[in-house]
Amino acid sequence: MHPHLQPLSLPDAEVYFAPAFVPAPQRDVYLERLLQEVNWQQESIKLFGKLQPMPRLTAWYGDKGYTYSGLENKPQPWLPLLQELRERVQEASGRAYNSVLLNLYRSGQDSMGWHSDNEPELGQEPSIASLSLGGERRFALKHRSRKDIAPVRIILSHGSLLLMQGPTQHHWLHHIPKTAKAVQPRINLTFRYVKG
Ligand SMILES: O=C(O)CCC(=O)C(=O)O
Ligand SMILES: [Fe+2]
Repeated sequence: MHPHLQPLSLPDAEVYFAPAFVPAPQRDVYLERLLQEVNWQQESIKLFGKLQPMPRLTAWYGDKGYTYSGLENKPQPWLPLLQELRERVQEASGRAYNSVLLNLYRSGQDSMGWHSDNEPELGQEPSIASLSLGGERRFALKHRSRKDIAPVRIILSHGSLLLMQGPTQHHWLHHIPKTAKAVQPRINLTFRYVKG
């Protein structure tokens, strides 16, 4: 494991965080290139029976199809830049990933609701490596059943890597809340291994 990946002490979870995994100025180059090169899409989700635009743009690259938020995702073939990032992240975690979901939070009004990444295609104890570039956003984790454990907040800084594995998805939910602060656009890449 990468020496900068520090374990967080959370019960029923295995979470590591490296606030400056991709150093300056390289992280700025990655951010600009991803904004340009990724085929960003505005997808919709069904909320209370109504189709609504997702509060962020998304893109899905990888080797295999996968259902996410009830949507059938057809992956696009890897871009060289995404391959490069995948290799860096795999080297750090010691795990293999065959897919990446990208999220673009255009402003503080873009967000992601409480969820866990527990789709059956990800297997029992998935390793999910989450790379953040651009504007800093708050990320929170909350335990599904233990109300005595306070939610945990992490500032996902530009160039940071968050690794969630072991029983984390089973016991904890996570989200990215909206913020009223003026924030720069943020890109998040979550590398996953989809079984097929
Ligand atoms: O933007 C983030 O940091 C969270 C992304 C996430 O949880 C997901 O894509 O499943
Ligand atoms: Fe997630």
